[in-house]
Amino acid sequence: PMVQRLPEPQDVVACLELTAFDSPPFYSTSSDSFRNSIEGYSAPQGNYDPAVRSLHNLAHLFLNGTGGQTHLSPNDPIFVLLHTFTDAVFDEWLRRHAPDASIYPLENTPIGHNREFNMVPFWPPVTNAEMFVTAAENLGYSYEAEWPGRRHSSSIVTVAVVTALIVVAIIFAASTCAVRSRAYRTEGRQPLLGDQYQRYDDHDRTQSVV
Ligand SMILES: O=C1C=c2cc(C(=O)O)[nH]c2=CC1=O
Repeated sequence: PMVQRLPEPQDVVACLELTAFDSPPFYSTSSDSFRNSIEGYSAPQGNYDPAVRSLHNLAHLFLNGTGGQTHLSPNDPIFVLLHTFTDAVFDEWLRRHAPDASIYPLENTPIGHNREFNMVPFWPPVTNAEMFVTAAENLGYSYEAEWPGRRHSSSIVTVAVVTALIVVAIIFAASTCAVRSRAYRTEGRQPLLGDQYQRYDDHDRTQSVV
């Protein structure tokens, strides 16, 4: 492999959280662009860094050989799996963030990529906008995928546990105070001398209730 690691589930989680489909210059140098992150020229979180390869690109680099060279990679059978999965991530992103094609850039994209331009080399002609749609409702296929949830960092878990302990301590202290004050009020209403009282017998040094 040209690289020693593959994309992680958390990388998919991160790119699915990006809200913008693309950003100027609509190129491999774009930041905060879902399109550039899933393609793998920017970090899954969206920041562009020329040293970064992620998601789709990182998988190609890991394949190396036939699967690692742009003009040959469709000859590697794994190409279909990689690109189908990439399309499944795109479909999930469309579901979450794109009610329609109005967020797809209308102009100033690289040649052929404006919203209403035809996608080359497909025939009959089909525009980018026509393919910027969810698969199940518009294209006649759907994906069965379980998307990983966001992993909570250990500091968030620590804060949650400490907060829960503090809440339990406050509830315990409040209920103890309530019980005590109730007992105090009940005791305070008792007569000093009732019809029963304790008698101490000096003679045989015993105590009895009378
Ligand atoms: O076949 C491909 C090979 C690629 C290598 C990179 C890279 O980021 O260096 N990207 C690729 C895309 C391909 O489709």
